[in-house]
Amino acid sequence: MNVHTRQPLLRAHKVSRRFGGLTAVKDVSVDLHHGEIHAVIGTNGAGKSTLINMLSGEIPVSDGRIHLDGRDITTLAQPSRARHGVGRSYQRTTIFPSFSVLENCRLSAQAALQRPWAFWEAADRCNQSLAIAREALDAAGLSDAATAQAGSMSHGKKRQLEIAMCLATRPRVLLLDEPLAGMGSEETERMLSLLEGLKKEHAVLLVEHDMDAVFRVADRITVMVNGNVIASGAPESIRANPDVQVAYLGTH
Ligand SMILES: Nc1ncnc2c1ncn2[C@@H]1O[C@H](COP(=O)(O)OP(=O)(O)OP(=O)(O)O)[C@@H](O)[C@H]1O
Repeated sequence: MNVHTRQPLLRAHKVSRRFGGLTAVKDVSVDLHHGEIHAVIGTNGAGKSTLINMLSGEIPVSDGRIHLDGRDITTLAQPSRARHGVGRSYQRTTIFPSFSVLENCRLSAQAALQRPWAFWEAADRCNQSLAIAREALDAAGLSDAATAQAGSMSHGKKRQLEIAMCLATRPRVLLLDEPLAGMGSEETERMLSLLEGLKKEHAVLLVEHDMDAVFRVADRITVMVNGNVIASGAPESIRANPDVQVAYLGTH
């Protein structure tokens, strides 16, 4: 059992999001702690991506507050949140296929370091972003593929590259949207051990449909149905929760 004495790194308190008449997310609270993977699971359309989009700042909340390290970031836009250490990966592929793996990472690092007004820093920033990119590739297990053309890699390696690109922005919080989608079993294993390693240095939110994987790596699981949280807790308690079994896990 995890007993948290420290405040969460990222905290969403009763966040809601309405799209016209539809409430996609309603009064959802989640805490992300350094050293933990917090998985958010739920059926299609439950509101998981909308929740991630609110945490990353891509869309504003309709209600509720979001705190990073105790500071209220609810009204900060995505680029600003990224600079404060909130990183995310996407369901869709965001890489430049004709560039090398290292170059893709370097561009992410450079964008995160960007201070357009400080033109005198340009050369220094270039060296710095290259060093950060190499570190990120190393952390994502892609050092050997640095010179490969990104578009020619397997689906699994491309997903690893997306994580590396996110790491190159030097986040403290990682918001990962379905990192296992479309992966074979070997690729899944590689990604799961990568996630286990990443949680040592980050607070991780994992939205994922692969239940076996979720129950293996998550320290905490929040279950959403129709925009609402129906349960949140340690994996054992979620597996045993009758409401979750009826609403979501089915025969599990
Ligand atoms: N920009 C939008 N405008 C209108 N409705 C939206 C918008 N984004 C999401 N929705 C609706 O909000 C609800 C939640 O969608 P969301 O994508 O967050 O679910 P999800 O749990 O991530 O689903 P999936 O597992 O299929 O990715 C859905 O009914 C969806 O149609």
